This record gives sequence, structure tokens and C-alpha cells, in this order.
Amino acid sequence: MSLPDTLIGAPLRLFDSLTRGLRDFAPIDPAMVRLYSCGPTVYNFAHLGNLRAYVFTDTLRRTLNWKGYAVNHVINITDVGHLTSDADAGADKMEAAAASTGRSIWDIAAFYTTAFKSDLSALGIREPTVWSVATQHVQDMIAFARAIEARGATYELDSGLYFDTSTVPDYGRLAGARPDDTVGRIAEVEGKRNPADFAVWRRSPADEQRQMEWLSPWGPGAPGWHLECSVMSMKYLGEQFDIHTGGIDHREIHHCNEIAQNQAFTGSGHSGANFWMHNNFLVDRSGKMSKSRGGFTTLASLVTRGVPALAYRMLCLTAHYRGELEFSPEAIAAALTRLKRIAIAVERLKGQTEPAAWRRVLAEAGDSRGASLAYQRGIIEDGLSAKALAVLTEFDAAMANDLGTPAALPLLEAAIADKKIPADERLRLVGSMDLVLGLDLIAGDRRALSVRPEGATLDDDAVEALIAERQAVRAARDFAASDALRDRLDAAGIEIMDGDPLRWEWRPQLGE
Ligand SMILES: Nc1ncnc2c1ncn2[C@@H]1O[C@H](COP(=O)(O)OP(=O)(O)OP(=O)(O)O)[C@@H](O)[C@H]1O
Ligand SMILES: [Zn+2]
Repeated sequence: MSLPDTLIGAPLRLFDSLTRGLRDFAPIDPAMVRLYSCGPTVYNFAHLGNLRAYVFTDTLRRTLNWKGYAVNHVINITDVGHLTSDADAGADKMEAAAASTGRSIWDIAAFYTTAFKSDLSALGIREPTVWSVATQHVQDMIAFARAIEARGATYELDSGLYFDTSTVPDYGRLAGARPDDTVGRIAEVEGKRNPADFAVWRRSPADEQRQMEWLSPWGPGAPGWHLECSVMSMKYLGEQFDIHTGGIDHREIHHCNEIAQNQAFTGSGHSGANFWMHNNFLVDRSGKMSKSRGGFTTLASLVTRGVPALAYRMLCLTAHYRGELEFSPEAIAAALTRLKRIAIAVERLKGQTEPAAWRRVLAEAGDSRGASLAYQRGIIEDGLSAKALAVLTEFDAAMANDLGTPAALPLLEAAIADKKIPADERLRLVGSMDLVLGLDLIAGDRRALSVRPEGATLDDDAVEALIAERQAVRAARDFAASDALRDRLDAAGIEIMDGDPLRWEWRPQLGE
């Protein structure tokens, strides 16, 4: 048996927002890729747009693992500091949520953190190595802020400690901004030296106590949002790590500010990360999906309409992460159909082969939390013919090309359908590719893709009874009665699939 311990394959090329181009990826420490992803602000449920950011990060992480790299992945939980406006104005999103619901911030944070983690799990997104919670790192943030203050990178105003963006080289390079560019910035805070200067520490107003505040050399208050990510990325991953990810909105301000702080802290021109990667937006007809805009679509709202979570993962994979992706009922329905077709074909392959030991590897791979998957891949791919291996080579090249999931999916579909490759080998190919795609194609079953919409009027037993009745009248050649039953089932949102082992399934209720 061949058990490779390194499996790099096609050189991985990733788009770096700082240089605005594709670059070959090479880890700083070959033994461990260090990856930081800006996490959710836990004041509400994540919307599908937020979740796109984590499907992207997970695809990156899985691709790195698939190629043989071990990954130390940190995702933060922002439970303090993120304001309703990027221009350092407005309330803390957490404080505002607490004020409008009458619940404590801590309750809100705990509730939405749990909801977020369960969304990730439903989407097959692997847990990071470390979840770093902002409020658990405030002392680290104060120490960091003191250090950059000592280096002369900050100044104090009544409202707190501010970062002087003129003290670092190339401020705003990530955003592609010119030095005098003040796009998106309004000097709403009186006394700022430069419009782009931002709060490192927000002092509580004298007449107001915030629910979340800490003592600091600049008075009681709370850390700025940008400070969190500089501090937690550095704490867990070092002053220079491999990849920092976030949504494209972070490219303009949040990440520029993180970079400025990192440069002030280390005294070097280095941004902190070797690659800055950003996913583009999920949009709907009226623009960027956002919590702030209201009326947003959550993963749970899809599931209650009868759409399994993995259909949304599939939708994300159909688009390149750097392109906008439009969410619509038609688009999610098409993604679900595509996923079902694949699952049906995989089910057939499973029926043609003996359950083999390699399948266990897939379950265990999910638990290996960032460890290299080279060993597991060796087991799954053991004994593959040259033709099957050629498919993997192509798949690897598609993914190595800046995570080309839209090109990789048709390779999966073609491999499943390729009768020249024996069924067992095709199933192994699916297993290997699914380490990257995360669609739960081997352990999961096609039945799991049929979800009862909350608005359904029948339960499973009632459906089974009607179907049995229909079979009985058909056997008696009473086709009129059979058609009437079929119409009744159809009106109740059930699709009958004569000749399909599943026999029937729920139709998603995606009407507006
Ligand atoms: N419509 C979207 N499409 C893709 N990614 C998004 C979208 N909206 C936010 N993100 C990303 O989701 C991640 C989590 O963001 P966070 O929880 O802080 O959301 P937020 O900024 O409060 O949301 P909103 O902008 O909806 O108010 C970030 O990486 C952010 O860039
Ligand atoms: Zn961040």
C-alpha cells in the first residue's frame, strides 16, 4: 500500500488582495499552515452571506489539508467592539442588540455563538483549531494597545485612544487607496488627526456605563474591533502567519486597520499575513445580503422551507469565491437538484460495491482538526488505476488554481458517470474529492436531502399511507383513483418518483 506523507501536487496559487494578483503559496513553516479568519459578530443569526465567508474558508482549509498541509486555523468570535458604522460612529452592535431586546449581552453572545456553530456544522464546515472569543482577550488587547502607544502610533481624545494612520507606511494599500483618499471615511469624531484614524480603545462616556466595559490606562471602556483581530491572530499564530481571510467588505477598512496596528506593533512594514484573501458577496436582487438591512435569510429559514443546508454549500461551490453570487429561489433550487443528482448516482455506486474499510477514513478525517490528510488520502486512493488517478490530478489542478470549485464540480460529476472506471474506483474518487468539497457524499445518504418543510400539511406516516393506497388502486387498475391520489399528494407538496428507491420526497417551498 502506498502511504504518501507529502502530497502537494499542482502548485497552489492563491489570489492575494494585497498584491491584487495570484501568487504561489508556500507556508512559512512547512509543518503547519497558520490561517486566521475573521469571525462572526454574534448579535444576531448569521445570514447566508456571512456563511458564504465560512464555506470559502473551509474550502481553503480543506484544500490545504487535501494537498498534505496541516493547518492551524483560528476563527474569532466578535462579542464586543464591532460598531454599527465603520466610521467609528454608532453603537456597539452587541450593546444595541441588548438594548433592543432587553437581554444581557452575555446571553445574546452565548445564544448566537451556539447558533453560528450549529450552522457551520450543518454546512459541513470543519471546526477551527481554536475559537478565540474577543471578550476573553481584553487584557491582551490592552497590553498590545499600550505597546503601540509607547511607539507613538496613537493619540488620545475624549472618546478614547486613536490610531494615527500617518505613522505607518502605505496605510490603506490593501484597499488600493491613494494616500489622500478618504473614500468611505467621514471624520465623525472631532479631533482626529487624519480622517482614516480609528479607535483602538473606546472610552465609556462619563455619564454612561456600558454593559461590557473594562478598566484600562485610557479609562473604562471597550476595545476597538480592529484591535481584536490584530491581537488574537498574533497571539495564536505569531507576528507573521500564512493567510488571513474575511469578506470583501473587510478589505476596505477592517483589514487595513489591522495591518496598520500590526506594523506599529512589530515596527516592520510587514502586514502580518503573507496572503490576504477575501470572498466576494452573496447578493440578492436588492444588493448585498446583510443583517443590518433586515429581512435577511438564514440557514434555518432555508431548512424550514425544505432545503437541506448542504444545498447552500453546493450553491457556494458553484461560484468562484471571488465572484459575486446571487441568491434566488431558482438558484438554490438548482443547487439542490444538482446535489441530489450527484447523491443518487453515488447511492447507485454504493449499491454496486461492498462497504470497504476506506470509508471509515472519511469520518475520521473530519475529526483530525487540521492534521495532514495525506495518510487518509493514501488509504482512500490505494490501488486506483492510472485513469482514476488522472481524474484526481485534474481535480487537484482545478482546486490549486485559486480554489476553482466551479471547475472541480464537473470533474466530480464526470468521474461518477464514467463507466470506463470500475464502480469501486469511482466511489473512491468521490470519497477523495469530497474531502475537499465537504458535501457528505459518502457517509451521508440521499434521503437526508429530502427535508420536510415546516408548512407541510401531512406527516410522513400520512404520506406513506396515501402512497400505499395509490399502489393498491393502481394494482386494481383504477387509474382515475391513482391520478386523484397523485394530485392530492402533489398539492400537499410531495413529489412521487415512480421507479426511484426513495419513492417520494418533499418539494421545497420556495415561493416568495
Ligand atoms: N453578503 C455577504 N456575502 C459574503 N460575505 C459576507 C456578507 N456579509 C458579510 N460577510 C462576511 O461575513 C463575515 C462575518 O461578518 P459579521 O458577522 O461581522 O457580519 P456583519 O458585518 O455584522 O454583517 P452585516 O454586514 O450583514 O451586518 C465577515 O467575513 C464578512 O465580511
Ligand atoms: Zn477581523
